[in-house]
Amino acid sequence: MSLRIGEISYTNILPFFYYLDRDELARRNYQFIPQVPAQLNQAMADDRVDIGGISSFAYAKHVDSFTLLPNLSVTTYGAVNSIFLFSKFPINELDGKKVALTSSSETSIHLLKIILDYFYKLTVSYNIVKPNLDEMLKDYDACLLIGDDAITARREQSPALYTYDLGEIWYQQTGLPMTFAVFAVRNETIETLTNEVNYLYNSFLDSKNQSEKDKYQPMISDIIKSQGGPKQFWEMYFHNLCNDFGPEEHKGLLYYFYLNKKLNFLDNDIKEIKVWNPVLQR
Ligand SMILES: C=C(O[C@@H]1C=C(C(=O)O)C=C[C@H]1O)C(=O)O
Repeated sequence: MSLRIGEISYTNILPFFYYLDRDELARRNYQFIPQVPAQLNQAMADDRVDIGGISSFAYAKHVDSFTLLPNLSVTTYGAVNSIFLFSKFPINELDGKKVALTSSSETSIHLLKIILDYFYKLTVSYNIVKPNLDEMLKDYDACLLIGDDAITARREQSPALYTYDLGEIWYQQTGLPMTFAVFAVRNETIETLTNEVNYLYNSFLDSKNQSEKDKYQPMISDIIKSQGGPKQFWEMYFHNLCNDFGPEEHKGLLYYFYLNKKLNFLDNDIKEIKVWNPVLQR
């Protein structure tokens, strides 16, 4: 049996994938399924993906079916630089306005609702649409983009737009980190493919550690070749992202889950985050 791996098709997830030995993984029959987070969340819920990066919000919806992998995440303590609200109005003037939400996300769309509805006490109407800044702003007063869509839009946006970084607002309001993506595995997969999961977990961890050790340099050179952008931006971007998932990150995520429950975006109360106990291969 082979392991089906969800690979978020955004640059932010690269440290975990850059140094994977893809030939060896192919030889062992592992398959990669590259997609945006919302699609991977659904694929994992539908048993079309076994393991990989998903939106942290999607984990909350499926706490009883998924288990998290320790020390892997896409987290920020402050600005994230790839999750932006682009707005025709200052944020506190969005009351009664229409906001378009990217169809690629689950964590950030709920984070934006927490920010606007709960922190800013605004009444806003939301619609989920395809991520395209110009199209979104034809019909809406503001729009949320994430990942590479947000990075490109930020580079090309009109200076007339107000731009807000959701990681930064969350940190100002709570003093806590925000974990956007977690690594999850379906519970049945842990039972049936324990060794395969363990091997992949160690490979993700090695890739993350090697990326940090190399200060992301070979990876950044490749990113610039494929999608451009200034080297200083990418260096700042990866240095700002935290890829750990320990007690402090759990605390931030539990508070995010708590607010989602309070605002009825989630049905279940999540009191603790359980992570798998892998066998480290050293
Ligand atoms: C940091 C980011 O986090 C992403 C945001 C996600 C979401 O909003 O659901 C999911 C996975 C992450 O890759 C980003 O896209 O820029």
